[in-house]
Amino acid sequence: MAKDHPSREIADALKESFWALVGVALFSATINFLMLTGPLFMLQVYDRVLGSRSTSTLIVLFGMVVFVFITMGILDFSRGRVLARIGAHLHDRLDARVFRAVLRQAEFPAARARSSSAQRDLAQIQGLFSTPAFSAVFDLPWAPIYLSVLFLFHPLMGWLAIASTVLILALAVANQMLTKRSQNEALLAMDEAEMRGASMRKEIETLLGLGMRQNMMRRRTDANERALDARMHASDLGGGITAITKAFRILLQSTMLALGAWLVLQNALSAGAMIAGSILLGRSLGPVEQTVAQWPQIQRAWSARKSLTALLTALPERQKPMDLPAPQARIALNNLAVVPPGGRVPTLQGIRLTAKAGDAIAVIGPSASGKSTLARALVGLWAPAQGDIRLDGAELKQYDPDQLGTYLGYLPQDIVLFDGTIAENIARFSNQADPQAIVIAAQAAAAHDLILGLPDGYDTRVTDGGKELSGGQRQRIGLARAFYGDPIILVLDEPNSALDDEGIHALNQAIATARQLGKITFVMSHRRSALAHCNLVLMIDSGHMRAFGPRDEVLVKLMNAASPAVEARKRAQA
Ligand SMILES: Nc1ncnc2c1ncn2[C@@H]1O[C@H](COP(=O)(O)OP(=O)(O)OP(=O)(O)O)[C@@H](O)[C@H]1O
Repeated sequence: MAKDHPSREIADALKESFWALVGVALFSATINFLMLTGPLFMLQVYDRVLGSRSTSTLIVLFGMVVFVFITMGILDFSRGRVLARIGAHLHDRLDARVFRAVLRQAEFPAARARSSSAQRDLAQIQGLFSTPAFSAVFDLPWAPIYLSVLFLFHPLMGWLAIASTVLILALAVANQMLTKRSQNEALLAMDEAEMRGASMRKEIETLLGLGMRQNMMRRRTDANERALDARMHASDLGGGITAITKAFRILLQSTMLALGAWLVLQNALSAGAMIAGSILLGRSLGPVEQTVAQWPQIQRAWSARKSLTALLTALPERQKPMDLPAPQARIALNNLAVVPPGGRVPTLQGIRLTAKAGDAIAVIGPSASGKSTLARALVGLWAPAQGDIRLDGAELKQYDPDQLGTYLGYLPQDIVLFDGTIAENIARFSNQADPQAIVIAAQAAAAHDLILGLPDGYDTRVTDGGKELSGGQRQRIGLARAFYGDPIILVLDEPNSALDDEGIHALNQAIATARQLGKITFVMSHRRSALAHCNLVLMIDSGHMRAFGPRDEVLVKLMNAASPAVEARKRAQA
């Protein structure tokens, strides 16, 4: 298989800020050039002002220094602002794309269980632009220029500065190597603790009801303690090396002063150059030190870039298919086999059927026979591993997924309502929701009266996935949501699992209405009551199609097939 080329989307988004980055580099060049003012001023004061004892020279020089430093301050401030905006632009350009990739990743059940770090990664890259770390990177190329000036003063001073830079870099590398593993361990354990905490908050009722709180607390605390231990380890090691670096740096500056003084005694240097040399050493080590201090952040942003690139490469933007005309209610499943995402074994295979406007198909079968798998395949969530599903002649993948969703009405087995009003939920949060269409959907789902009976009717707010409603209420509102927008195919996965007699009657009414309106309805169910208004039955068992056809024929066939087995069991019991 051809190897995917790594996504260039981050680099391309950054390229849009090319001229801003050039501006930052020019600002940095000017700032660093102006930084030479301090040592030069020192040199002039010692060698010129003190020698000539001229107050007016001092005043002129000082005036120039004040002007230069104010200019430098303004440039530095502007550079920070430009960099922050480059970061914000990058975030803005990639945010929606990254979130689409996160959502696609969540289509894989295994990935859904993990918390996605992609948005944190993007924020990490953006954050890098607003920290001193990024400015330090621009300042870094200037260190050799400061070093050259030191060489001009005296070669020994230049060599001492080079040795100092190498030593500081060596300490930084040692710090990095010693702490990297612990830092990674800490991050992983923190993620785990966070995930465990979040699932505990979400499922608090189960925890309390089953007396599991202490046990689950222990699991979360374990992960937290591991994170803390790893962080402490990294901080002990890193702290030690940072302290050594700091002491070493102060010692180096004094060493440079001592070297300068010795050179003055040898008549090889002026007193001004001695002081200026010490300041220049500080200046040349500054960006190196700052880069080293910010290194963890630079590194985090670098690995964030790597994992974001991996995500964007693995989940490229889907090409929008050509718009097809709205389909007619006609569906065909041709030798369909489905493998759950990330799985290897088909959980459904050899399904062949066709259905037309007004058909209602009851999909029956024991637990784990593949009914929900079929529901997911029918709404395009799980792609066929073999065969295909054709809606009005076109494979589901030939439709734009967002557009396809409007032709379909899906009632998943676990119904979740989103934060908002009941009306917004039924209208699928469309910003052009038509109140009349909402009421029509609710009436078709026989949920209108139920909704009117809620405290604020259609304006009743739900939070927490709709848990403030009863299971049956949620199911009927979910059904109204499936009916919204006049879909042509309805896929109702266990729509009656939480319904009472009145609810079941309402559901059957809804199926009858759907048939009259010319829709195709699939009803996955364990309960016989769901068969009442279906004209077709599909029986599946262990992922295989056992029977399909007109309801009464299939039921008779199933009863006949079951009776010899029943007789045999009766005989055995006798
Ligand atoms: N996300 C998944 N990844 C891997 N296997 C899965 C996944 N979802 C379901 N399965 C497997 O597919 C098989 C069929 O499951 P499915 O949920 O389709 O059955 P079902 O008939 O709807 O069951 P029930 O009536 O209990 O809801 C089961 O063996 C199940 O373990």
